[in-house]
Amino acid sequence: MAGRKFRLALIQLAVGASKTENLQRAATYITQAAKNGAKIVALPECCNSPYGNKFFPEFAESIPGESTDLFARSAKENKVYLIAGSIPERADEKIYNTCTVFDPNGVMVAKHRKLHLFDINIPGQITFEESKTLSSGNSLTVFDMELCKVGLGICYDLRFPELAQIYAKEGCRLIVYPGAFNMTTGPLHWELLQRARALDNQVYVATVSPARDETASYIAWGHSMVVDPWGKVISECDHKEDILYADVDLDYLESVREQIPVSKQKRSDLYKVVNCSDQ
Ligand SMILES: NC(=O)CCC(=O)C(=O)O
Repeated sequence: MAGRKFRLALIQLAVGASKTENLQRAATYITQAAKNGAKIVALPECCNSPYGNKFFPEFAESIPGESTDLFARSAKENKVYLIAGSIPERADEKIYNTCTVFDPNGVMVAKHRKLHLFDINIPGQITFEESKTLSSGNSLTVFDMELCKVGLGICYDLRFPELAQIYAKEGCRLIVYPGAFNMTTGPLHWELLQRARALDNQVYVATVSPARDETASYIAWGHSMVVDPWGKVISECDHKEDILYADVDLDYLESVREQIPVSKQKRSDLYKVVNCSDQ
């Protein structure tokens, strides 16, 4: 693809009870996405395991391990940047919800542990406590691909605008959130949050969900999507397994920033969002 554009593919994977099958399906779709011109491919949250506290300890593995070995091979064979969704990671006698990223040589260039754990209680609808089994990460994660810096979050991280603001401030033009919203919050919040993050920060935002499985204990909303810096949804799928494509156009992003120059108009004499690890 010419100029300052590149193609992004999001794989809305049907994740089931077999880790081996989940990984094989992911590998097949990564190859298909690369054949269709994708330079960067992303998988969903919990791409090797069903989503749920009873599954995290059973499916957890170390990094490097079986899943990340396959991700590395797949990125290298297909010459893509691979944002490998997330997997339950076992480390330091804890379990994290972790996203790894591989460059087109198969080298791991980033590792993001979910920062904000999904602990919510909506009586009569959904109660979930990731903190029963998972620990949270402690650092923000950015990686550089040719043309573009990319910021990472995982699912519930999307609800925290400071994270996206810091990524934009650090030069990210694209923020990717592997995520699995649910049937209660998904219908109203999923798209709204992404459009808010994209519009506030004038960046591309992409979210990648697992496909919906009505028989699962946690039913994912699906609707993986890409939002442009104008706040417009430019690509979306429904709830079934699918690959979604979108072109990230950095010249378009710059034109939006020139037209409405909010980042230059911030009143940093009155307010600030800071990355505490810089202090
Ligand atoms: N896996 C998650 O973090 C789910 C987040 C979610 O559904 C939400 O409403 O937030």
